[in-house]
This record gives sequence, C-alpha cells and structure tokens, in this order.
Amino acid sequence: MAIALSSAALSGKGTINPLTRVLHFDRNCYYSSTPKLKPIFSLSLKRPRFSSRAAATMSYDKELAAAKKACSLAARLCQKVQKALLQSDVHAKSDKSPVTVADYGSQAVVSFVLQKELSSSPFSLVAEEDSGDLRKEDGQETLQRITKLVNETLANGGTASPLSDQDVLAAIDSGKSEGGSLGQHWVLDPIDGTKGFLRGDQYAIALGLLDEGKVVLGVLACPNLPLQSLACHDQHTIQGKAGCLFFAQVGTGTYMQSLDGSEPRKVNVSCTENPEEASFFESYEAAHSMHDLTSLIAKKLGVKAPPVRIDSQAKYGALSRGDGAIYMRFPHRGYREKIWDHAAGSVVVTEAGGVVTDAAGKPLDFSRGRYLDLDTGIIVTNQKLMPTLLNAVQESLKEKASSL
Ligand SMILES: Nc1ncnc2c1ncn2[C@@H]1O[C@H](COP(=O)(O)O)[C@@H](OP(=O)(O)O)[C@H]1O
Ligand SMILES: [Mg+2]
Ligand SMILES: [Mg+2]
Ligand SMILES: [Mg+2]
Repeated sequence: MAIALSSAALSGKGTINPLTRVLHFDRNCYYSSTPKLKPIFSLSLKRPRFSSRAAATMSYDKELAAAKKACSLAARLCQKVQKALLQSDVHAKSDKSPVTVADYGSQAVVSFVLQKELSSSPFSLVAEEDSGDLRKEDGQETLQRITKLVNETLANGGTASPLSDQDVLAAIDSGKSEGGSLGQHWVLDPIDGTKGFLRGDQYAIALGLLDEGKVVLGVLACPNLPLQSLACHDQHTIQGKAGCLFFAQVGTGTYMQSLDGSEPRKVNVSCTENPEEASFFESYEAAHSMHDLTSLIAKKLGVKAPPVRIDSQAKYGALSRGDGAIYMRFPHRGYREKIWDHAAGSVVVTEAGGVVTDAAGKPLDFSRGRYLDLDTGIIVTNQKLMPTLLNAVQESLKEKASSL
C-alpha cells in the first residue's frame, strides 16, 4: 500500500520535481558475467563445494529472496520519507533530517529482515551508516522517529514484531563488518544517491552479497526509475509508472520487476558495437565524477548523444536493461570508492552481459575491506565496446595529464 501511495505521489502534479520521472546516472563495477565454475563455498557457513553451474547458481536462492524482500520494504520506507520531504515547504537541501531518518531507517529494515529471514546463518553486514549520532543526547528525537518509521514499515510488510530504539540501534550497527575475502558478507548502501533523494530525483537501495570476496548476488531497488526505457526519451518528459527492482545472482542473469511486484523479466545490456550510437551515463553531481574528462572521452569515441546524468546505482540498473551503453565514473583526486557504492550494481550489469573495470581495465576487487582500491575511475559497457572505450579512456587520461 505504501508503494501504491508513493507511486501516486510520483505521478501527481506538483508534488515532485519532474526530473524524478527520468534521470541521471551513476556507478560502476566489474565482473565477469561468466558463471564461476570454481568451487563456491564459505568457510564460515560451511557451504558445500559445488562443481557445476546449476549447483552453484542454485545456492543463493534463499539469500536472494531475503534480499529482495528487505530492499522492497526499505524502498517503501524511503518513498514515504521522500514524499513527506517533497510535500513539505522545507527547502530540501537545508533540511538534512529527513534524509538521515531514511538512511538509518532503510539500513535498520534491511539488516533486520535479512537476519530474520536467514536466522540459521552467520550474519555479517558491511553498510554505510552507523548509529554514533543517534546515541548522542540530541539524537534521541531522531531515533524515535526512525523506530516509528521502521515499525510501521515492518508491520505493513507483514512482520509484526515491534522493535525498540535499542533494537533499531543494534540493527544499524550490525553493519560495521569490515568484509574481506573470507566467508560471506552482505554489502549495503541504504540510500545511494542521497543528493538525488533530496532533490526528488533518482536514488537506490543497493544490496549485494560477497562470497569469498566476489559479488554473488545483487539487488537494486530504484523507486523513481521509470519502468519504461530511458533510451529515446527525453528524460524530463518521460511518462508512466516508476519503481524498478533489479536483481542478479551469479550465473543466472539479471532480472527486473516493478517494485510493486510484476512478473520479473530478463534484461540485457545494449549490444551496440558502434560508439557513435552509444549514449552514456554519469553522475548528476560533477563533484562525484569529472564531467570534463568524460566529455573528452565521449568526443574521442564519437558518441553523439549528450550524457545522461542521474544519481545513484540506478545507472547500473538502467545500463543493465540497455537504456544506454556506457557508464563512466572519474572521481576527483583523493576520493576512495566504497564497496557499497558498486557491489550490487556491478553484478546487476555483469549478469546482464556487461563488463565493469577500473580505468586500467582491471576488475573491481571487493575483497579488500570497505574500500575499493582502484586505478583512477570506473568504466562500464558491453563486452564488444569495452576495448574501444578503454583505449579512449587511457588516451584521454594521458592527454589530461600532459596538459596539467
Ligand atoms: N567526491 C566524491 N567523489 C565520488 N563519489 C562521491 C564523492 N562524494 C560522495 N560520493 C559518493 O557518490 C555516491 C553517489 O553517487 P552518484 O554520484 O553516482 O549518485 C554517494 O553515495 P551516497 O549517496 O550513498 O552517500 C557517495 O558515496
Ligand atoms: Mg552511495
Ligand atoms: Mg548512501
Ligand atoms: Mg552517504
């Protein structure tokens, strides 16, 4: 019901920035879309060794079902908060509290649902938020708001076990894991694209699962992403229903369904080989990625279409269904990418036939803790276009360096 209300709000006149309906883009990662034939097992979970694709791909079904449930519920919570935020007279950017409430609330819901649904397994979560500020004296009112929101969301989702403030703090803080290359770790960005969320634009609830350092499943809930393709549509005028849930499990492909529960359909990245026909996604925020550099690369490639700029890992989702063919992300010097900004998106794209690498062409390594250590930037496209893109990226980086 919360989703229905929120969808109505999104299509209602004047309640939301029209940009919401369409987009901007963001986020990358790597991965081979080839199913892993090497044994998949977890020391911590004593997962049995599998030697066939079928066995390997069957093994995360339970985790995937729990992840989809958790992200769908968290999306309802975020939609409720964004609706209230956009309907209020408060200038979005000057009032940070709604976003804080939604970030924490989403993290608590995902953490709680995963632990409840997978209660027989050890639980490790690497997540963006922690409860430090909520434990301070001036955080008490916010904490109470979050607890209320979390309990309403869980009750609407059929999970009737009211949580106390302390339960909510504990659920948030279970996201303190350091991840790593051993065993299984969930990786969560409870709201990716916070700036987009505040603007009424794109954001995503992004949840991945690492097993032995590899992303083996990913779920992206994108409440404001239109179900219709962004390709060939002016992003500011696209009409129709919004709210997409992308999910991928290693070796089984990527699927998309509506957030309110339509039949999933398999999606694939664009198969274009001609860069002139390709369109590319990048961050809406110039502070998150160097737009001058991506423009140079696009020019070198001969890309004719202007960049599609949207917030969050919704970029990975849109790319996985072929809305555009390329995603480039070049943070400014000194920025360290976090694993939760790319884990879910990377597997969603690679399972749809795409490739995600750093600017040196190396796969992203999610096994080294909370950060990704990578060369310069992240690039994403289909397998045929990748060599051409990589060339253009490396030439452009050299030109940029020599002009400094
Ligand atoms: N200076 C910077 N350079 C690159 N990424 C940054 C950044 N500052 C913040 N980010 C990350 O960019 C993410 C949003 O990406 P995008 O630009 O694709 O929407 C943010 O996620 P959160 O919104 O979860 O904090 C944050 O982790
Ligand atoms: Mg993020
Ligand atoms: Mg976030
Ligand atoms: Mg953040």
